[in-house]
Amino acid sequence: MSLVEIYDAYDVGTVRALEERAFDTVGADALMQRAAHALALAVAREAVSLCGGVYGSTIIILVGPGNNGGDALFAGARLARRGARVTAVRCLGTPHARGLAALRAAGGRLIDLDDLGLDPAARIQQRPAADIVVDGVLGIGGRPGLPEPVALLARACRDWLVTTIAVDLPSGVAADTGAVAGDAFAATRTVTFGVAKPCHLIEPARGRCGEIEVVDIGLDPAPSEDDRAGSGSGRWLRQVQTDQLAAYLPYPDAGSDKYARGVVGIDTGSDTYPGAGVLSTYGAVHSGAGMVRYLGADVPRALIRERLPNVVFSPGRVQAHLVGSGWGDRPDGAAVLARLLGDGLPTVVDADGLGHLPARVPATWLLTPHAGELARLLGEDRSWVTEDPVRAVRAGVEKTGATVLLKGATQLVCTPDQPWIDVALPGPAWTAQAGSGDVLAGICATLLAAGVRTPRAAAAAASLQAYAAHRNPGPVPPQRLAELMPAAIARLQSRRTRQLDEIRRSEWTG
Ligand SMILES: NC(=O)C1=CN([C@@H]2O[C@H](COP(=O)(O)OP(=O)(O)OC[C@H]3O[C@@H](n4cnc5c(N)ncnc54)[C@H](O)[C@@H]3O)[C@@H](O)[C@H]2O)[C@@H](O)CC1
Ligand SMILES: Nc1ncnc2c1ncn2[C@@H]1O[C@H](COP(=O)(O)OP(=O)(O)O)[C@@H](O)[C@H]1O
Ligand SMILES: [K+]
Repeated sequence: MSLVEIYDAYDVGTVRALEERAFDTVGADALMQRAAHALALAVAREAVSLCGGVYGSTIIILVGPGNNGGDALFAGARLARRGARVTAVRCLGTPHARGLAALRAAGGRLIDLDDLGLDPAARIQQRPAADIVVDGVLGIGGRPGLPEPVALLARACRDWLVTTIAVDLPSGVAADTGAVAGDAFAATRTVTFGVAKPCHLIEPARGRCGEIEVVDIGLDPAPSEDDRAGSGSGRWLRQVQTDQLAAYLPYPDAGSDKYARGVVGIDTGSDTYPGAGVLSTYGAVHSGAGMVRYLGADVPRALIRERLPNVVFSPGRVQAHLVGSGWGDRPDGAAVLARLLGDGLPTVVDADGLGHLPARVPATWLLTPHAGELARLLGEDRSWVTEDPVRAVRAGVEKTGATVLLKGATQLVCTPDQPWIDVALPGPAWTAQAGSGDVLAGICATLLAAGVRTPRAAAAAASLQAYAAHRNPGPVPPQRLAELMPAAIARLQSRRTRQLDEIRRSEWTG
């Protein structure tokens, strides 16, 4: 998976509001023609790379009953005019009339799904006979899931690794939540219009999109508060970019001392689970803390003393706390958190600490649950969290008052009084292993101790771990990944220096 550089994503209701406004100014037909043009270009590029050109390539256009199919049919007409052999397949309902007329006028034809000869009883389907399949079955008007005959075709395309270009989104995924409850297409590339939608940023739907291309068709890329409010859910997600990550990290300068860089106080791990104490301390030390004080249990203390001689074990001044990872069943957990609340310092509460939270905590506190922990905190099933992680992370903030980093394949950061949710850079699935979360909690605490605002620290920490993992692919254990963090930070610092040079140069010449 590549690190996609998309920025904002909005829910379907907001996108509809943007489209309504564009209808008034640009007109619906023009919008569809722009969408079809961009889609045809993307398919043509693929045809050039697969077949050496558009002329003579074989393209199947899968069409449903809505405008998504309309986009696909108009794109098919453009490709047919360039000499592609284009066959539209009616998958659901009645195809877009003008789109179909345009395709036929350009020499394309329409067949029924049944005519493809897929056999529901066959163990292995035949390969759909096309160089490229365009998925125009369902777009933002689609309900999640696919009726069985279409699902069969989606599976055949996936099993045969047929190059598939999704129009707007892979049919079958849930646009607003990123859930993939039933069958869905798995695209090589998704061409989406105007702005990205949540399914382009949230797993598992994100993984079905392939490369994502957001094309400008004349929608306002910045919805107003009214546009968002009108949608009911008003979901607004912002994907962290590598450049932003480079800008968010704190870098020391000649005037820095250990206090300027930040002192982290850590009480994690237990004699039963000492590893969590070691790993969270590794995370803090290797992400650039000025000093780390380990104030937890005896067994982890001894292990840390052996491995990290720079860690201090006496209480004293700290600028951020980290608690909870590997606590197990800790009888004084609630008392520890109540005492920290009185301190007024930014505090990371991870894992077992989440079971001891005071009723309300400030937004400078950062909770770092995975889906199961957030479900427990909210008194819901885990599936309630995974089927709609945006809803869940918002509920976590509402219930506690804290900033919440929901961990997992997609990592979301939500904080009170900020209308959008940050989406961290996605990491490789190798990061999904015991101990990754402990290291991440340590990185969060280091950024907080350096004075980075809580939501920004959370988004940057999760993105930094993903960035480091991307640069060191494979089954790298979490302690080793922590040790690779300094090289990743150095690279990001160079990137930041180049960014600032460029800004200065453009100010000079501008
Ligand atoms: N509105 C606009 O301004 C633009 C829209 N565009 C395209 O239009 C799409 C949205 O079009 P529509 O609103 O027509 O919606 P869709 O094309 O997604 O289709 C909705 C239709 O499919 C049916 N349907 C939904 N889920 C189903 C399911 N699971 N099984 C069977 N039938 C199902 C619905 O009953 C409805 O008739 C966008 O995704 C985009 O591709 C583009 O043309 C760009 C401009
Ligand atoms: N599918 C995935 N792809 C990439 N990273 C993942 C995935 N699932 C989990 N992660 C990473 O693994 C970490 C796991 O955290 P957590 O479950 O708390 O582990 P632990 O508590 O054992 O340390 C998350 O922070 C995230 O960075
Ligand atoms: K589609």
